[in-house]
Amino acid sequence: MERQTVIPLRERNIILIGFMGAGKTTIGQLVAKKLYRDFIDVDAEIERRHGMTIPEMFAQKGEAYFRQVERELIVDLCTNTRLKILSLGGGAYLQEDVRRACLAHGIVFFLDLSWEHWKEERLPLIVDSRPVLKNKTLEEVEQLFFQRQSAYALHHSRVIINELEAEQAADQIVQSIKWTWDVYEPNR
Ligand SMILES: Nc1ncnc2c1ncn2[C@@H]1O[C@H](COP(=O)(O)OP(=O)(O)O)[C@@H](O)[C@H]1O
Ligand SMILES: O=C(O)C1=C[C@@H](OP(=O)(O)O)[C@@H](O)[C@H](O)C1
Ligand SMILES: [Mg+2]
Repeated sequence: MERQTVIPLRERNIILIGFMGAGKTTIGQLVAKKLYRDFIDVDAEIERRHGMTIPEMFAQKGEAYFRQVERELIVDLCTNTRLKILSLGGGAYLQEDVRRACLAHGIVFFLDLSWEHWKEERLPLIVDSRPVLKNKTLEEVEQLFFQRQSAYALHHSRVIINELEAEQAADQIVQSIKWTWDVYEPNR
């Protein structure tokens, strides 16, 4: 049987999940700075490794190819790295292998935002840069938003970010993670 090493909580990657535009990239960067850790944005890492933007990859290689690349990278990062802050793309966590790797090896924070807040405040900021939103009606996007919630429900911790600025959300995550470390690993 394969031996599984248990990673101490303090060394586990902190992984941010949630719908596109929730703030995973922005907040992940801030959390990394506050904890003096390296930050990896999975989308940016894919763009760097493949020499193309995510919209270009969707257009030239198709979504299925992007999903495979995304899955393999996340499973690799979860299995082979520690002490990182990882921000996932909003669709990554729909893949079971991704969920399993994140939950087994990392500490998963769900950035939770209501549909109303998202529609009013975030949609205008991201509508032109996310290929998944292309050619969809608002009703279709709303359906996608709610379809994805059952996957995001599988997390270790949740931050409701409706009224929070990115700095405040990052502070909450840092506070919560430090509390967890102190309670479960007080002598490390
Ligand atoms: N807490 C926040 N309040 C207001 N705007 C935010 C907040 N977090 C992120 N944003 C803005 O929302 C947009 C999407 O943020 P981003 O970090 O790229 O989200 P994601 O990585 O989840 O898609 C950006 O324009 C960013 O500046
Ligand atoms: O939700 C999705 O399917 C996607 C979200 C994007 O990341 P963000 O969640 O950081 O916007 C990016 O991975 C890609 O455009 C697909
Ligand atoms: Mg992002």
